[in-house]
Amino acid sequence: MPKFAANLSFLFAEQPFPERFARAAAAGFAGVEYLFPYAWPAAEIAGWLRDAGLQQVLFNLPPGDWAAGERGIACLPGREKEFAAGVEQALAYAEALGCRRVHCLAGLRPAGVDEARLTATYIANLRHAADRFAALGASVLIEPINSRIDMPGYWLDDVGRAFSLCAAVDRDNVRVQLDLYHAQIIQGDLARTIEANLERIGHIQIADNPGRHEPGSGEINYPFLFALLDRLGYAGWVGCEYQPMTTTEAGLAWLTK
Ligand SMILES: O=C(O)C(=O)[C@@H](O)CO
Ligand SMILES: [Mg+2]
Repeated sequence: MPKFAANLSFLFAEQPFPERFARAAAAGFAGVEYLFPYAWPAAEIAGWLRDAGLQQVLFNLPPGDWAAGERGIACLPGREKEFAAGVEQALAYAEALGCRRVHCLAGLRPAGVDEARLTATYIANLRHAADRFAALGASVLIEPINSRIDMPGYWLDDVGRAFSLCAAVDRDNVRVQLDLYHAQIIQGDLARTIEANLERIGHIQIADNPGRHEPGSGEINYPFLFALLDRLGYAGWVGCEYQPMTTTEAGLAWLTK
């Protein structure tokens, strides 16, 4: 079986954030990920990780004004200075937390800006982030997210384009974060997509479809895909980014099966 990380923005959400670390460790997870660390001092989070014996696997770069509906700024012309400042903030957290992967949200498609300009801005910002994180030996990940159900208007909403943008950025430490829930909604054909692009996949996330609940609650054949990842020698993490149907612990039966 692959290595599973608990996404603390989704799992153990019955508890206040600081308490989720110990709950994840008690449930058998060795690693954790979550959307954003910035509301807490890095030293405090490092303490929660240390006390629980957990590895910090992933978090996101600052996304712009999340509360106002922004979902990243990497493709947005005119926001480059803010993007670069966010990279520096995330670098400090990654260093303090020993984290070697960050996800860079692309942003929502702005009205009236042509596609070539969005693509050029995105590639330039990603190169900047990749070069800064290379000093830490860390990877910058890009994730195709479905714009039909979960993130209407999201610019990077195509799996094939994520892999071709990853190639166009042309940095060894830029990889695709393949969230199999989003990929299933966007296009399906999950096994072939993994097999054809394995060397560009830096992280995997899971949830079943429909509903974004536990593996086994929907149409995706996760036992088949986990066996495929083992057979292909995938050495990365698999982040559990799903909404438990009842409680987190009750929903973890799929992990022990
Ligand atoms: O929504 C997802 O899927 C994610 O992985 C998030 O990091 C995007 O905000
Ligand atoms: Mg995801």
